[in-house]
Amino acid sequence: MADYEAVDDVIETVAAVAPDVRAGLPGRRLTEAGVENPSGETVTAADVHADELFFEALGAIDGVVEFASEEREAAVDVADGTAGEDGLAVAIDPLDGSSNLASNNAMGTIVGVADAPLPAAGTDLVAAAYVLYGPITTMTVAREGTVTTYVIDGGEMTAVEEDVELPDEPVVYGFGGRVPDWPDAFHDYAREVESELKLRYGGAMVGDVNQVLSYGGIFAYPALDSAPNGKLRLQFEGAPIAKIIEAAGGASSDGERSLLSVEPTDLHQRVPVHVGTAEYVERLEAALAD
Ligand SMILES: O=P(O)(O)OC[C@H]1O[C@](O)(COP(=O)(O)O)[C@@H](O)[C@@H]1O
Ligand SMILES: [Mg+2]
Ligand SMILES: [Mg+2]
Repeated sequence: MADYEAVDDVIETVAAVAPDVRAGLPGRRLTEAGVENPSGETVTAADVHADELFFEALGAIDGVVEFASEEREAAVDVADGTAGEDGLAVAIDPLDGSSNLASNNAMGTIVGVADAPLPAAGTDLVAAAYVLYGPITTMTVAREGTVTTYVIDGGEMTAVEEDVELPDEPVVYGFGGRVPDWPDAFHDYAREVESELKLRYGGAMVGDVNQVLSYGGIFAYPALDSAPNGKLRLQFEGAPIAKIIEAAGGASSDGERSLLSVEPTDLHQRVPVHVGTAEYVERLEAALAD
């Protein structure tokens, strides 16, 4: 049996490491690491530094047996045993939106904790969290069906909002990808949404999703004509964020089904991501089905 008390250790460890990630950003601001990650993207020195900090800290937790990161080709066995039977698996996007470092805009960290080997289904997530490195550092955690937001100060977590729910009256939307690359059905849906909601797009999923969680609305990085699975990764971005948004009363979709129901086939598989107020996600699925 997995040790579910280790879930608390994972969350507390992410909070403890987040200030070190943040402190490491200024010196790595404009430095590329000179390598590509498994998704074929340019890696910054800040991505590598964050990955190393989280690997060392999370991999050392008793009860964590498997660690995977957007920046590593394969999952690493950090202890003997099988995730789900002997311990937990942790999947992490160490620095989300790292291209925002050059322009000094928001970035985040995304973590999923699964009681199954990786790649795991969203339904195998026992907890998910994201850190937002904004003007202040916050962490939003979904656990046991509820969402809590904490302020992180000196590595300590202080709850500032419990039972976080998406507001009833949606206000904002943010859609990634170039407009000419959007499939026609998504394009038509976007035209409707932009007549109803305000555009908020910052180029870091965590920042954009946190606006949707704060104000209500929808975030999407949809399927593109040039990339039918979109840009974002199921293990490191789509599923953990879906877990949080669904626990906050919202919905998620790959265009047809909840992101938590997407079959995991590959550690770095990409998936179209749509998350937010349930009504907008339902309308999106209807629009894509037409
Ligand atoms: O630059 P684009 O195409 O708008 O893409 C932005 C998206 O890419 C990402 O930056 C990808 O995440 P990483 O920075 O972790 O690779 C998301 O945070 C964001 O939603
Ligand atoms: Mg990311
Ligand atoms: Mg990243």
